[in-house]
Amino acid sequence: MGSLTLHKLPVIAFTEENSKPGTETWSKTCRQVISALQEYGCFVAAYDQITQRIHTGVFEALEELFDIPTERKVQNKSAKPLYGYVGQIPLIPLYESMGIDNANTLEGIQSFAKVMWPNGNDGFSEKLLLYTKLAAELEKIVVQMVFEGYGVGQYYESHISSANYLCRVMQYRQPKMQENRMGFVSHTDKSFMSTIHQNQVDGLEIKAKDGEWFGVHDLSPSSLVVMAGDAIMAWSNNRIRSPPHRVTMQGNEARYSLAQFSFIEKSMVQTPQELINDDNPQQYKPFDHLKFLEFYSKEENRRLESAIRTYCGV
Ligand SMILES: O=C(O)CCC(=O)C(=O)O
Ligand SMILES: [Fe+2]
Repeated sequence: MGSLTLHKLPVIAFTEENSKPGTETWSKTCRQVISALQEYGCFVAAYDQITQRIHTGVFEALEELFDIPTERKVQNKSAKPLYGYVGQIPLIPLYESMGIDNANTLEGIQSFAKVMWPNGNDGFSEKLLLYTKLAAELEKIVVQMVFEGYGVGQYYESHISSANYLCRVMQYRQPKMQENRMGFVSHTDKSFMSTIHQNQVDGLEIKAKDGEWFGVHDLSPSSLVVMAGDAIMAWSNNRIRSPPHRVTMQGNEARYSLAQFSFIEKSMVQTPQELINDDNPQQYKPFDHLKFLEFYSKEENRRLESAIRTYCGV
């Protein structure tokens, strides 16, 4: 399609050593994280805690889940906006997904599993939880690096204790002959941060600052794409960008992925005063993250150029 492959996401390794705050390798990783989030709004984390066994287990669990009849899958509902089942949408015919609230806890996964399998499904819950807990841990490491890197580490603990994790599990079915390969339309995430993990089928594409779209490839079983959402963009006073991204199916198999989103549910999202000055005047008013999601969930707000700017931009 004539696209030049000028762009490639940075790959950052997360090991036991560089994940410990205060060490030299930690500070170095911190700088890499901030530079990637400022440039691309995302990067590939090579996270050795996600083993081949965890990776295989989680996708076995997803295949079993998506095999359930649609009548049952649509029972995945939530009082929160955009937390439940999405599928059977003519505009995105390949796409189907469900949301697991409190995804990094056994209770969260079990209450989701109970709707899908009335007697529960311990195998499913165990396989999923191994992954979701680690994805949340990685998100926390990255968020701490961002806070410390911007010199506002004092706000990290209260921030992270307000975070909740929604894991959306997704299936993109294989396109039929001649069918459009579009899996999901361009959007920015409404989360604070997202961590994305996929089976062996590529499809994620990112829009770079220069407007060029490029694909994310060469992901290993322990790779996650860590992506900034609109909330961290606002928090950082536009230092970090939340990148437009979409899914275009590659290959001829179903693609499965998990996008785990952090939402700040127990306090307001607010730019630290330290990140506001004459050169960087305040760009966003403090906002309630779930109310922002509710705003975005309304049909008339879905196609705004920047929902966050319209919602709470100064
Ligand atoms: O499936 C993917 O890789 C990305 C999905 C996504 O962008 C989303 O759910 O927000
Ligand atoms: Fe997304």
